[in-house]
Amino acid sequence: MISIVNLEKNIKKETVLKNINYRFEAGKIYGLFGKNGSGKTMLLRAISGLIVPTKGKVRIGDKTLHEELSFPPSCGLIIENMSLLPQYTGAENLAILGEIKKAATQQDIEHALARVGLDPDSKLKVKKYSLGMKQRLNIAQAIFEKPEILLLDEPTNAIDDSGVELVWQILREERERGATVIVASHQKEELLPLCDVALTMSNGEIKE
Ligand SMILES: Nc1ncnc2c1ncn2[C@@H]1O[C@H](COP(=O)(O)OP(=O)(O)OP(=O)(O)O)[C@@H](O)[C@H]1O
Repeated sequence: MISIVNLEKNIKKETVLKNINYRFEAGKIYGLFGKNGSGKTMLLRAISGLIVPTKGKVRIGDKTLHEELSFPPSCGLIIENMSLLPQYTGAENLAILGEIKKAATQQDIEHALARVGLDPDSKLKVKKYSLGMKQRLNIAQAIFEKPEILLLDEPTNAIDDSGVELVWQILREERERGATVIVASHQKEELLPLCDVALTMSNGEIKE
């Protein structure tokens, strides 16, 4: 479970997250909607430990980020400007990332690639991937270690219609597995039917 308590983030003179109090539960899909600049990415960054709050805290289970934990211990993430290793294949990218935690097997890697519609045996290096293929690989890297928390910022960016269906299916499966799934998206109409909870952000504030 993720608890956000009186969270505020100021960058320079701007308040980008404002007095956020919310609890995210396991086994649910949370849709995060709102205009450009409303704070969706910032909230995902705060939960992932990538920014330090100006006030308040984020608790992952019974531990507080930046006090007892630097990052959520079991968290898959897609956030803008992610980097993949261009000189390696998709499967090699996952294998290299997987070395850090050693939580995933070769079978987990192949399964994650297949789930996003990439060929696990492909010898194509990521530098030759299209934008949509890179995004599919980003999704595969977020899910391959079966994280308890999944934070996805615009996961369907650059993905074609058949791929988008795969993404929605993956969200359902991850929820079924018991993950807490938080998805920021502008595809509100398509995502809304999948969501257990729809949250709207406006000027750094959150509303259910
Ligand atoms: N690196 C940064 N430095 C300063 N301000 C930033 C930075 N990144 C974001 N902001 C500001 O934080 C606020 C929230 O931005 P955020 O990226 O969270 O919006 P968003 O809801 O994800 O928007 P989008 O729909 O465009 O992805 C905006 O006012 C933005 O200008």
